[in-house]
Amino acid sequence: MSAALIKNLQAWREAGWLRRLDPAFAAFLQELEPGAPPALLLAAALLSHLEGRGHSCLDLAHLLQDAEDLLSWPAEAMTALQAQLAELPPSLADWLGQLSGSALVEIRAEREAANTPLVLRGSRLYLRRYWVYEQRVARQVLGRCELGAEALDQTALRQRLDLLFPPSAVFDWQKFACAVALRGRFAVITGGPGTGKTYTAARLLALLFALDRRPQHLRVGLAAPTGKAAARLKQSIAAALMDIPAGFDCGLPRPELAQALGAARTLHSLLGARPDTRKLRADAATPLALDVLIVDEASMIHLEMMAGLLEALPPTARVIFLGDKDQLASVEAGAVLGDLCSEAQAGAYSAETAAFALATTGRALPPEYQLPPLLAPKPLSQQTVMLRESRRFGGPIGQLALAANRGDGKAAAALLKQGAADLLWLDAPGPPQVLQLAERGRAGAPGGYRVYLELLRQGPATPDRAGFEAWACAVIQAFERFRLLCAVREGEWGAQGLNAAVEGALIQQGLLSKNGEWYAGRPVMVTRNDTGLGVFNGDIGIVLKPFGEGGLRAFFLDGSSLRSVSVSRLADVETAFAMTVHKSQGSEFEHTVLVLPDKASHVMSRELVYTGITRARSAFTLVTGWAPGFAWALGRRTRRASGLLDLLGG
Ligand SMILES: Nc1ncnc2c1ncn2[C@@H]1O[C@H](COP(=O)(O)OP(=O)(O)OP(=O)(O)O)[C@@H](O)[C@H]1O
Repeated sequence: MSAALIKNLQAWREAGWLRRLDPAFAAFLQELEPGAPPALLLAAALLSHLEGRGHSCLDLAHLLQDAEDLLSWPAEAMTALQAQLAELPPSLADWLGQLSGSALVEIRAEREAANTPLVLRGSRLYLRRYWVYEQRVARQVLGRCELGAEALDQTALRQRLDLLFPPSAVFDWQKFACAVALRGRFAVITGGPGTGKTYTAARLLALLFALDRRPQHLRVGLAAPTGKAAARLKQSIAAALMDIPAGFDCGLPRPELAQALGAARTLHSLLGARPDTRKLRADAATPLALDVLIVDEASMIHLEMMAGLLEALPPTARVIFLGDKDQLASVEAGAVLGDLCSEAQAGAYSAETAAFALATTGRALPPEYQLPPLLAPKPLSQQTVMLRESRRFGGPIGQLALAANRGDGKAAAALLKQGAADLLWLDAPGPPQVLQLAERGRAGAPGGYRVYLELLRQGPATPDRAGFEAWACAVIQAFERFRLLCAVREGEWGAQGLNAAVEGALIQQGLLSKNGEWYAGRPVMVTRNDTGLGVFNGDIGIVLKPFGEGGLRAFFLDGSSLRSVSVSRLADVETAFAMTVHKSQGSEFEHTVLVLPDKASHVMSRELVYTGITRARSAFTLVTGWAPGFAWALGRRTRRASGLLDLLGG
């Protein structure tokens, strides 16, 4: 029966329902244990498949109760799976019994050094690696939360907080977030776009310097998962620091303070990730030389990275995560920020936290955010604050983002169709409509790639290096104002198909000329970190002929600083007229076009649509090849299986 099962798994791979790795993993386990029960082999293949879709584990109870909900496979695949399941034990207890009897599965020992490939906890089956990461993250988070309040002079803190956040009639969540981050070694500040996460982090930094006895020695790091997000964090923090009232004594002169923060780095570069190994240069034995670390865009941090990051921080260091819990999780396994923020909306604060809020902010925490007296407060929830008021996103895009985040497809569609210039719903029978939009944009909204291509054609205003650099910056900035985002990667509605089609259309219009893979004006996105070259996954640049001699180079803009890399050295890049929503995280564009395909796909979800919408600064266009797809996507929440929530609940 096992041989027949492996054969079936291979057929499912050929049909495109599984990856090559998935049946190979099941076959490998069968080689290790020829008598392994078929239920175990099927579970292993599905576990491997789900890991590729971002789950940390396979919940066998979910599989047996509602496989369709778990997998969202096409009908034909579901029929095949159900037929296979019908040949296996019907009850969860039997599955657990069979799996527990295998030497491939560890069920009890808490030892991380055991070497079974699989770990079973309750009804959750893990690849060992992910089980270990969850344990590490939970241990670190709880340990850091429980370090608790150091000797904090609440009166001194209150005085300073009042200077930074003038007393207001309502409870000030930003002020509270600063106080919470100051009382512990771990804090999460979550909130939608423009709710003032960076503004709060900058004031928190000012407070940390102000309250430190030796501010000149305070070692602060800024980091984010991508280069672009890191550059944006640095810029926003620098701007927000300038905004701090001149009378506030930060302990250091402002320019020195900005200098003390140094550059913002990608997490990969901060931790010393290397392409050929999973091992990070920074770890518990060689920790980061930091007292404070602020990490932005935390929704993009995957489980493995989070485990590595927390372990590389000295136990005494303070870490503050900023991010939007409702955005898409990382491409890799885990939904760590979502798990960390499970009670952020509700608050779930203890009486002790409420007393702390009153003492430090001067306002009582609204009672609806406090936990009823008989319930046990979770330590992590006491160190988590959600910012609730958007300062930038009041208009139609903000309303659309809120409706999408609630899953209200009707209200969201009505906003898109109401005729405001900022928003547009475009039904497209095929990609040609998208190509027209990509070239010319639309009335009432900035962009269309014609704008940057015309700048490209005009060339520098003056024939010197300064003229070239100003022009290169202007070309990149014009490109960055507009972007096509796709839900899927493959197919004519996906990023790959649209990239080729947009490129072809721009060539046909005489806006681009191409002879070979590399050409002036090609926008490229880096797909793999290369610390040697100084390029990181997600960096976007434009290929240009450099000033003076030499072949084509890709130019990247970090804030206001321009850097370039010879195209001959760039191995891992993709054309970037269209990119997936996943890859767009951490970026914003004046006009964002979200392209939904002409049929359902398991990647379409509320989080994907919300993330796409919140990439738009001033205009948003939805293009859909299948009109019901928008509401369908908003009705689907991404639920990634993980045991982290349970582990953090203690
Ligand atoms: N308390 C405040 N008073 C006045 N302006 C504020 C306040 N908080 C935030 N802002 C302003 O609102 C805007 C958005 O703030 P900020 O960039 O910090 O939000 P964010 O949550 O970090 O946004 P993003 O999601 O883009 O990272 C900024 O212009 C900031 O200066």
